Amino acid sequence: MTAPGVPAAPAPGERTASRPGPVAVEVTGLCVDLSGNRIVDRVDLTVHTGEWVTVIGPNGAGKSTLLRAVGGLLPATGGIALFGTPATALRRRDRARIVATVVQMPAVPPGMTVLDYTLLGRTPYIPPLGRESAVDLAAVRDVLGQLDLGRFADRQLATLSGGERQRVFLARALAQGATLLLLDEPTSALDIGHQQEVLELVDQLRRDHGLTVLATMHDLSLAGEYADRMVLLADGRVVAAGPPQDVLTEDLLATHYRARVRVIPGDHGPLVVPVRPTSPVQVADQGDAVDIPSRPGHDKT
Ligand SMILES: Nc1ncnc2c1ncn2[C@@H]1O[C@H](COP(=O)(O)OP(=O)(O)OP(=O)(O)O)[C@@H](O)[C@H]1O
Repeated sequence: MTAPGVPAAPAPGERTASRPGPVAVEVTGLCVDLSGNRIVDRVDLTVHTGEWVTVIGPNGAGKSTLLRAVGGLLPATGGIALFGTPATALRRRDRARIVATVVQMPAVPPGMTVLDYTLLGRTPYIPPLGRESAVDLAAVRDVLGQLDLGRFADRQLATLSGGERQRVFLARALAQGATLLLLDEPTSALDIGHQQEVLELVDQLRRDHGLTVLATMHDLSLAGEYADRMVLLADGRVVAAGPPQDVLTEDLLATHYRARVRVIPGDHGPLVVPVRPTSPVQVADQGDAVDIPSRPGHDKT
């Protein structure tokens, strides 16, 4: 799965931050304007080969837009280089062999089975007007098996549950055999067991095949457990970046999410625990602040 010229990933448990590999993604001064609004604002971001970087930030911060721009799905200004080559210089087919993007809500072609949808990931390897080969089919069946989806191969994608479908979207990306995986909220619809399974699988691919991962995630504890580094985005700008313990701090999360949390040390990264306020919360209501009193019998003060 490793592309030519891309060195092997670090050994299991080894954190890349201390000994970074060659640069996989170099984003410089990236701006994205949508409908006349600046959504991503002069973002600089470097991801090294074999590294896992997760972008976090409150709703509307610009995480998905940033990821889509890096994946070539949105026009942007500034620089994006993938494995040392400016993204604009890559032909579409070559880019598809390097980068696989899982967006939040991919379009699902009507009537398509899980097998056929996942086979779309093999498109960069199938000659124009050609058919998939036995190798393509084997790659797809392998990925479906790894994601516990083998029994769904002949089912119509539209009939799957939200979580099953989300795993199929990931399967298509993994079947692509790309070196760089861009994952926008890859576990948002998954139960806690499948969240762990999927993230462990991606991490294993990172370790064994040198996969580079750039993800967005809202579950901050999970994000901190898997990322080598994190980037906190707010209003389209990078407001903090570094190892999880530097980004997942109570102060930063209070400032940028307006969240009240406790951050406690975990085995693989900080764990972020929401803490219910003990006094009435102030909620902005069309410019006016209103007090929400505690429910009778639930007054913690
Ligand atoms: N096509 C568009 N035209 C105008 N504004 C857009 C467009 N697409 C996205 N936006 C706006 O850009 C901002 C950033 O959106 P984006 O989806 O990147 O945020 P996000 O950080 O991924 O949010 P979330 O956590 O809610 O998924 C939002 O305010 C959104 O409404």
